[in-house]
Amino acid sequence: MALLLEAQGVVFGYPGQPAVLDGADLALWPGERVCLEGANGAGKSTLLQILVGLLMPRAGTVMAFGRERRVERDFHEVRRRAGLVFQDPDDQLFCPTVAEDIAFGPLNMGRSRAEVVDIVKRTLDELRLTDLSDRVTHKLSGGEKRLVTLAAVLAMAPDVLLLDEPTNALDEPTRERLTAILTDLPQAMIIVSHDPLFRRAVATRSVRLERGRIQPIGDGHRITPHDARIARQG
Ligand SMILES: Nc1ncnc2c1ncn2[C@@H]1O[C@H](COP(=O)(O)OP(=O)(O)OP(=O)(O)O)[C@@H](O)[C@H]1O
Repeated sequence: MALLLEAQGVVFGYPGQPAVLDGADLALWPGERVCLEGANGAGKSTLLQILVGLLMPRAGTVMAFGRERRVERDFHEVRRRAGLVFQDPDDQLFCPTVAEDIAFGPLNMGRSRAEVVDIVKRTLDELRLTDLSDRVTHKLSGGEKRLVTLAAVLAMAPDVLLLDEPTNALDEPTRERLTAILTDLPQAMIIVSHDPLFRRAVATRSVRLERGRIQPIGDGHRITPHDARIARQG
């Protein structure tokens, strides 16, 4: 089974600040939904950004889809195959309408107009968001924006998903809807979440970022091939 993403001993600090990540190890295997928790400011969003090359670590290694990734051009393919859903939907949605926001990614990837019309329709249908298609994006509610952001990322058919606090500001029915959507998706995912109920419903494994390092948590910790390999290495 092929490892999808892995941070190995990642060290990172913002300029002029102490290291926020200090030897962080996190791996994502096919079929996993790994929930990442940790205090505010622990470095969870930072770690997601490092995995897709939006930030470069001071030390350590990032592996993605079978290869080590070091420089910006190594990450072009990673960002195509790993869809990052940002913490703030307003960082990700910038087109006049919902349909245009969802079309943007596939058009940018070179898909034809006809294909994109089909992708937008199918993606909206699958997430039961068809009614929002012609709505003005910046006038959507916070919960609607979150679902549209997920749709915009899924329209690019990523192999893995990285979701940064996807249940933030969602009401109970919308959170349940998102839980059902995510557990039905075939993609492996890393989900940053402060929400214990959501984590319990969605995670196949949970980890915590603390003092710059990743610790396993909860009874739900499932032995992965990665853990088995580490155990074999003693
Ligand atoms: N662009 C930046 N420049 C300087 N410092 C930053 C920057 N982005 C984040 N930080 C700081 O780095 C630390 C880690 O931030 P990060 O957003 O990764 O934490 P987080 O665990 O995702 O937090 P939260 O749960 O509050 O979203 C915080 O102290 C934050 O203030």
